[in-house]
Amino acid sequence: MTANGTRVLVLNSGSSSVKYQLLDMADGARLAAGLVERIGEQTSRLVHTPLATGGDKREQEAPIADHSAALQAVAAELAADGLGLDSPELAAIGHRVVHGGKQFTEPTLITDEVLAEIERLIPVAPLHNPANLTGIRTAMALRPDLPQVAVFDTAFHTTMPEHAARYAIDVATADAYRVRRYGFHGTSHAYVSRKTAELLGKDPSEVNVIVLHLGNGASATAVAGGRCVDTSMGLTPLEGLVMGTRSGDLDPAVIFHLARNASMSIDEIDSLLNKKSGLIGLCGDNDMREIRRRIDEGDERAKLAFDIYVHRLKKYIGAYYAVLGRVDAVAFTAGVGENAAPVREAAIAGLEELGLAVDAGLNAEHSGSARLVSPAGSRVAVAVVPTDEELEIATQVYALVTA
Ligand SMILES: Nc1ncnc2c1ncn2[C@@H]1O[C@H](COP(=O)(O)OP(=O)(O)O)[C@@H](O)[C@H]1O
Ligand SMILES: CC(=O)OP(=O)(O)O
Ligand SMILES: [Mg+2]
Repeated sequence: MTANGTRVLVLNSGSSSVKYQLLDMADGARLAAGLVERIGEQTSRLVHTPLATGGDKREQEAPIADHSAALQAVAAELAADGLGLDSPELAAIGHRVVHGGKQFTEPTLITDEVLAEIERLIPVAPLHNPANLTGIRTAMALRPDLPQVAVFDTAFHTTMPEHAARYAIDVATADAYRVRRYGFHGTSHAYVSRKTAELLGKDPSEVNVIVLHLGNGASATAVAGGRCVDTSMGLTPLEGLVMGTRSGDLDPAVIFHLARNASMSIDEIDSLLNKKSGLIGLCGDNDMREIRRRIDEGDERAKLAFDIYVHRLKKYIGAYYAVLGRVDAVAFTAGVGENAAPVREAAIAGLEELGLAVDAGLNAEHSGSARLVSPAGSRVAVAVVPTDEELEIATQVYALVTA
């Protein structure tokens, strides 16, 4: 494929937000970045940072009805900086697509068949894939001539062995309805596990890493020699760790119990577990900064929510330690993992017998770059490794369109 320009626009459409970055792959420069949040509500907000011009952040607060309107607003902001979507410098648009099923193992040029496949996966990613599709279709309408590339959250996890990917349910039913564990945040897990190997001065093929991606959504992955061997999210991004608004693991019988005894519909239970559970369900806040502030003021509910969050995290560290057999590093990433020192400290506390410890001084430092927070000479490294899904997506997209 031939690309004319060297710039890649990356769109990360979430259920109610769009994050975007425009990068120049000739030198890796970030030209613009931004976020549209609360799409579909009266209180939508767009924050645009024009990095190329060094100008001030621009904020707009006005209702944005859907992901299509959001992308039009983003295009207008970029155009105002002379970086519009009509630019001949643009080589491609990269889209984060959350669910790619089993079939998409690589970045993929979007065709009608690919769109149909992403659509076919909506039942297993109802919060994410429709938003991704709207983003793609709007971008295609704005630049029909440009390669549009999908980078799937599930791709990195397609190496999971069958014994980790299958649920222990009737095989015929599972296969008929594609019920299996797919895993998500794969772009981040791939990037962070590679950066962790770099930090240790080793080749990724030599290193076993447990990656803890703790954002609003959160997942843990066991990476052996650069390949995913297990991950905490499953059929959908609901399984596993306690998240901002999602419950993570629970006894599936909770669902039958609520359906039978609380007269809740399946849709109501879906919304309960995805949107009103996790930290927000436990204490009314899903932002770890607010939870820490409340704990400092002696708030018991916030403390319990924090303890439940950390307990689940610790269980996964232990589980993946056992899955990997030998662990070289535990890497914390994403909003909570990169910024919440108390979460790292509490999750690692008491694991000295596993060779894991956190140095209080190193852990309390703030820095935007990858670093170790374990004491010198630790058997297993504990690392803080900032994720960069947009850069990783842009790199994969540019490699595809210039191949
Ligand atoms: N300084 C901080 N201290 C503690 N937690 C933080 C801090 N900054 C961000 N967070 C947490 O990170 C979360 C967002 O993480 P992020 O990776 O941006 O999530 P997502 O990509 O899923 O929207 C916030 O909800 C908040 O809990
Ligand atoms: C898959 C997933 O949970 O994504 P996010 O963290 O962006 O919600
Ligand atoms: Mg994220």
